[in-house]
Amino acid sequence: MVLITGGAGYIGSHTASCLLDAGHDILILDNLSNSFRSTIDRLQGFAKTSTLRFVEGDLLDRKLLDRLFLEYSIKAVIHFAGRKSVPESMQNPMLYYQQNVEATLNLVRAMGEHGCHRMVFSSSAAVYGDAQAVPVTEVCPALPKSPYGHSKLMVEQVLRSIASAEPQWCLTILRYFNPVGAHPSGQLGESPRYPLSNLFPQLAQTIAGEAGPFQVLGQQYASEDGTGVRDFIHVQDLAEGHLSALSRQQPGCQTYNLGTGKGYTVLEVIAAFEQVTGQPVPFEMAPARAGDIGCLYASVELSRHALAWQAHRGLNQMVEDYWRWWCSSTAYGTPLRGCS
Ligand SMILES: NC(=O)c1ccc[n+]([C@@H]2O[C@H](COP(=O)([O-])OP(=O)(O)OC[C@H]3O[C@@H](n4cnc5c(N)ncnc54)[C@H](O)[C@@H]3O)[C@@H](O)[C@H]2O)c1
Ligand SMILES: O=c1ccn([C@@H]2O[C@H](COP(=O)(O)OP(=O)(O)O[C@H]3O[C@H](CO)[C@@H](O)[C@H](O)[C@H]3O)[C@@H](O)[C@H]2O)c(=O)[nH]1
Repeated sequence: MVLITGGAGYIGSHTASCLLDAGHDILILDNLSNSFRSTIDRLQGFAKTSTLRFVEGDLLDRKLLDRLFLEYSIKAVIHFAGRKSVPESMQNPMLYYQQNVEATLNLVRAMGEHGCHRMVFSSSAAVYGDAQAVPVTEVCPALPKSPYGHSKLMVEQVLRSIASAEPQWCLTILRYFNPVGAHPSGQLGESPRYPLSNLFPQLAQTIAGEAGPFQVLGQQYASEDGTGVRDFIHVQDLAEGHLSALSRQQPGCQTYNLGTGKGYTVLEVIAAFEQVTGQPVPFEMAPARAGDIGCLYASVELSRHALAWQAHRGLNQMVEDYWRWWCSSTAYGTPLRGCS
């Protein structure tokens, strides 16, 4: 059985569906702080030949972790649970050290004590900060600009240190670039409780008439049009990357970028939304966001070779699947105005 922490969340639920499709039995631990029980119900539809168990609980609860490892035969853990907003971490750094670092220490302690030594960890491109060169490789210096990025790097360092001291550990660190999109079936997507400040949901809100003009945050970056550059990756490609990573784990601790290797500016993403939705996006220029990185996209050579995996869905597919989910989703209330 594979334990998936944060499996009711955005990336966790897509990965859970891939694991179920591939015949893995899974146990999801999630405190539903940023997700809903209805996602678990929908995931049950993917459990054809495999089983899905769900426990509502918190990684900060050490007794609960002990109980889970005693009760279930957990062979490996995919650890998604945590907080993920760069701007929120600038306002409340301690929340990030508690939810991302302390919670992971609890989990790793329980794993070690109960003889489970395999983990795939959700890290982030945010660990790179303003990379000296792009595409950024896994050996480039990690110089995070936000407490969120620091919290991810701290966990990475703990995992590397444990693996070098204790040879029984098989640890995989996946540095995600910018996950977007939704499951093509329309069954899964991003359904957060906290408001999202990311590019895709902000654009969708503007197009749906739920917010004013979209704000382009920063125009002085070193890109063709001066706006920020990111490596957007379809969440389904990302989920498939976890399956490859899990099946190719080795002793020690390995770190891989999961991206497409291609960067798009904010203005290019606006154009893709206009093309896919057929609606204009009113936007205005605004100051850069504190803690924001300028231009970042991944070198994907290492993950392609070592994981035998690569992303193959393009930007328009990401926008199409995201927009379909957005328009049908009731997680944000009733279906939104302006969707076509
Ligand atoms: N979405 C992104 O843009 C992105 C990019 C890079 C890395 N990541 C990382 O990937 C992971 C998953 O991201 P996501 O987008 O699916 O986020 P998400 O918020 O949708 O999912 C996280 C899940 O973890 C649960 N959770 C949070 N704290 C918990 C705790 N203490 N105990 C138990 N459950 C808890 C939440 O309820 C939620 O269901 C995070 O670690 C995030 O930092 C995300
Ligand atoms: O209203 C908005 C929101 C975003 N942006 C820009 O869009 C780009 C992408 O921003 P966003 O979608 O917020 O992503 P990131 O700040 O790159 O952070 C995301 O991507 C990281 C990995 O790169 C993850 O670790 C984080 O969890 C996740 O929030 C940046 O240039 C932003 O300045 C705007 O111009 N206007």
